[in-house]
Amino acid sequence: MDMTDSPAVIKQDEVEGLLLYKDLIPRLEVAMGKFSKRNSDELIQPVRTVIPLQKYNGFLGLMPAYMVHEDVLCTKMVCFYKRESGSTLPSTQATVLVFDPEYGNLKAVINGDVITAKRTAAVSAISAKLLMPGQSEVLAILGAGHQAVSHYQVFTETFSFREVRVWSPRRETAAKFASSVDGAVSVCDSVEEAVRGADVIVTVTRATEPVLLGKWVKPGAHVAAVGACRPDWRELDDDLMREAVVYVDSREGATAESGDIILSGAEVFAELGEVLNGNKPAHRKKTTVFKSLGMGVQDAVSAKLVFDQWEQQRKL
Ligand SMILES: NC(=O)C1=CN([C@@H]2O[C@H](COP(=O)(O)OP(=O)(O)OC[C@H]3O[C@@H](n4cnc5c(N)ncnc54)[C@H](O)[C@@H]3O)[C@@H](O)[C@H]2O)C=CC1
Ligand SMILES: O=C([O-])C1=[NH+]CCC1
Repeated sequence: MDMTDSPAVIKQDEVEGLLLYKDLIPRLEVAMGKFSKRNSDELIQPVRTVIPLQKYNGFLGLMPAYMVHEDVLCTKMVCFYKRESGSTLPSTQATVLVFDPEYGNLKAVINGDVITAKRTAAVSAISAKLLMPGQSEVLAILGAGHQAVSHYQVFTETFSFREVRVWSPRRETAAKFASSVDGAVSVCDSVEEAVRGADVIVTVTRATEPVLLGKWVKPGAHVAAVGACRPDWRELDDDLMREAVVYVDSREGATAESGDIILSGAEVFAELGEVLNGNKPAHRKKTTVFKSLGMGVQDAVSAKLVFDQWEQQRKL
């Protein structure tokens, strides 16, 4: 592409076809490992800048990242909102801008919604691969929106669960989710019913108060906690946060943004990247929480995959 060309515009349905979990997961593992080395000759990714949109109960997150050897420079811009439980408006909307790092020109504008859905779910699947108990049979998903769908897809593609359960504050939302996916899903009337005896619990809700209580969680279970991305928002209670071994994507991100970590006073044991690098153990036999906040480098990896394939297809 010439640097005077207009940027490519890559739409949601194109991203959907180009971003596959089998390609994404190994690349995310490498990127998170690199991130945890904190070597600015390899990767630069600050904690996201967040601007409150008070009037609309929302936030704009700016998430730049530069991967030096891969020569990927990009930033995601994501708006996310505190929505009423019954609202049908999306919780997040995102766009990814890809730049030529040598000249600074904009190469692509990529719809960020599929990237956000898939990379977040893929990272949760990586956490489960490392931390869930051996012989995990039951998966519980709390929340039934966009992230629930992508998490269902990657978790059922990557692992073999005997049973999948879903809960949402409105039963009809959970029922709609269950009938929209390929495969059997039990719709539960309460969080307790959904998570009792579950080996893996994914929390993908808009909750701002705890919905998952430690007393319901089976000892040794793994929780991938994806919602509650503000310092005063919660999905998990203090009991769970204090009893579990807590893993995060980025220590700085978690310390700045996670209400579950900040307000419970829980200690962060490790970043997933440290486990992937072999520098921290994966406590599979203990109850574990992976607190996900999302990182710019995860979007950078995804945007590169999408853009490289998009360019290849254009040359054919
Ligand atoms: N960690 C990360 O990297 C990312 C985190 N997120 C967060 O993940 C969460 C889910 O995102 P989406 O699936 O896109 O949202 P969504 O709006 O599509 O779905 C959210 C679901 O949460 C449930 N819900 C709604 N209000 C609730 C309440 N008060 N208590 C409990 N459950 C409630 C409903 O089942 C609803 O369908 C959001 O909190 C979002 O901010 C989103 C993107 C990336
Ligand atoms: O990483 C991400 O895109 C987000 N994290 C929380 C809301 C959106």
